Amino acid sequence: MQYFDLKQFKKGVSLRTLKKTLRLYKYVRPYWPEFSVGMLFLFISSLAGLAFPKLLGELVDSSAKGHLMQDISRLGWLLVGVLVAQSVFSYFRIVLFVNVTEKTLAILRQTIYNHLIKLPMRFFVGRRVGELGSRISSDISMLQETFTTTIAEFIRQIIVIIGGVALLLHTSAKLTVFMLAIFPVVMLIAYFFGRYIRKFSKQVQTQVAEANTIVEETLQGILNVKAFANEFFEMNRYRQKTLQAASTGMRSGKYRGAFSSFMILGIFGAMVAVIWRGALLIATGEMQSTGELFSFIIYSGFIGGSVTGLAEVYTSIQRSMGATENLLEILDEPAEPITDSAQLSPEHYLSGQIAFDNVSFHYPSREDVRVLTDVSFTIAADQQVALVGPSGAGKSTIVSLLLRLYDPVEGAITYDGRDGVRLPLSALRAQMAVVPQDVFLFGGNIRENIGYGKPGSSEEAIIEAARKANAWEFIQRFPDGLDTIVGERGIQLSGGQRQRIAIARAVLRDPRILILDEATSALDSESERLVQDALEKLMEGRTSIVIAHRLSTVRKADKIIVLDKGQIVEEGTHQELMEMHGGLYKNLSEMQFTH
Ligand SMILES: Nc1ncnc2c1ncn2[C@@H]1O[C@H](COP(=O)(O)OP(=O)(O)OP(=O)(O)O)[C@@H](O)[C@H]1O
Repeated sequence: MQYFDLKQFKKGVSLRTLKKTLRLYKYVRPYWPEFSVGMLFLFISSLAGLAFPKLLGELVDSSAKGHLMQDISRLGWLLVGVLVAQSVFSYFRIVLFVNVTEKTLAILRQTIYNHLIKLPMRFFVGRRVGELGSRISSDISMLQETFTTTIAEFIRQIIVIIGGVALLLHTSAKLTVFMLAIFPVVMLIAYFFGRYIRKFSKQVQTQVAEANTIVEETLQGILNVKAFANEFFEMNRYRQKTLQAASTGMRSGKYRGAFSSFMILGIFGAMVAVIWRGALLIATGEMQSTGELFSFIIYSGFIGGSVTGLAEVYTSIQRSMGATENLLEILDEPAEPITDSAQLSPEHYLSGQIAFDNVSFHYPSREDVRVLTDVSFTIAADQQVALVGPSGAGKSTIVSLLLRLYDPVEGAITYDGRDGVRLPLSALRAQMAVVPQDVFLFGGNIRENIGYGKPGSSEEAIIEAARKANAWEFIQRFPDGLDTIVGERGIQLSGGQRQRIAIARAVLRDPRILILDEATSALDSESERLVQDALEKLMEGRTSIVIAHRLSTVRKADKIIVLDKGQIVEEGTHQELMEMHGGLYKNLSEMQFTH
């Protein structure tokens, strides 16, 4: 998927994009009654607005023709009445439209997020997630503007143009024809001019988004920026991006300025021509009164304003179509078939037996690089298996395949003899737990972070899990206990503490299959002992697969699988592998112990 396509943008409002955009209609449909009433109000207030110049013209005439004071007051009050009606209807129209928009956008936001979170891993790798997030939110605000203002403006302007022209024709067909002969030309030029300008605004948007990505990424990874003393490097990168956006913006500003001058000259020039012509018509008696010319001019002004407004509305509609298209593209990405894992049916219970059957794999983003070749192994239920091998051998990839974050390109992975592809994804993942290398803690408190293993767990269950994970002791020492805020906004836990929180999460989940990615960074020996002890308890009575970086920790494993360059090169217990002369495992382990 290409998330942003400039070429697409240049095409403008085509029938195809319009059709696509109409798919959004389904999100507005539930609020159709409110929307219709809003529309009705919009009609009424726009029509009331149209009556305004006519009444003004009559008011001008009535004084000129020496009407009675009473008549003049009647007209004056009528005008006030029209104004009041217009403002009341406008108020309710806006309130209704905003209500519909807010409700629609909430649903749309949820739909997109619900879909996004279900997308497969391959969607997220190779994409800057920060950029994705900010683009989605800016696309949605674009739609917000469209629903609340743009659509209403569009309709109001159309009413003003059609109604205004009809009224003008009624006053003086000759003058109207004269005016209309000038206007379409101006409109047409404005249309093409506007289209050209839009190219720039999209470019600016993209460049600003790129600059924002730098901010987001560097703030998220501020530790790295500081550790590498790269502040100046980042400042420079950001400066370049913002300057680039500014220079495109300024270039676009020149065109926009020219556009606006053109509109002033075009529209007001046309108006001067009309007044000129109108004055001549009055002189020859073809037009009745100054009042008529007066309202004619105001109508022409209204129409002129609406024509200019229409060009703006057009830009805005086009932009929101681009936004809609981007959003729909996300919705069109096929999601993983994820169901609520809380409802696990007994037929999907796993005993924990796993087999890789001639599995070959390459990542979707790098089809030319084969990461696993013909990998076959079996793991019996409740066995403890260690994956070892040099960096880049494919250990983490095996784990990703086990979790079905990706599917094998060739071969199959079976769980209890059943092909993983046939098992419901959520049922499979619900019975696994991962204790990762870099433990990610959410911004909430410790309770929430442990509870993530099994949402809805009781306080007792969480405490029990923390105890088993050897974490309760340090949690208790915090003044706020389980309520201690951790992660970005809270206290920073040590590596060993984070690991134990992750273990507690896994204990709570009580999975059939446990996956441990051993931390590469060495913990101090006390932490190490606590973590190791907790892990051993956790591994009991379930299938466990450990990605081992330190070979000292895998001696007790039932089976050690040694990988190299995506292939299994050795397999056996520690004892068996140590007896293989010139074997990779023996080599690796001798290297580690002599250092
Ligand atoms: N998302 C990805 N897209 C493309 N290639 C990837 C991706 N993840 C890993 N690779 C590549 O796949 C190969 C195996 O990587 P993997 O992470 O499985 O190795 P590993 O044995 O776990 O290494 P380490 O011990 O360093 O974690 C590497 O060459 C790596 O560059």
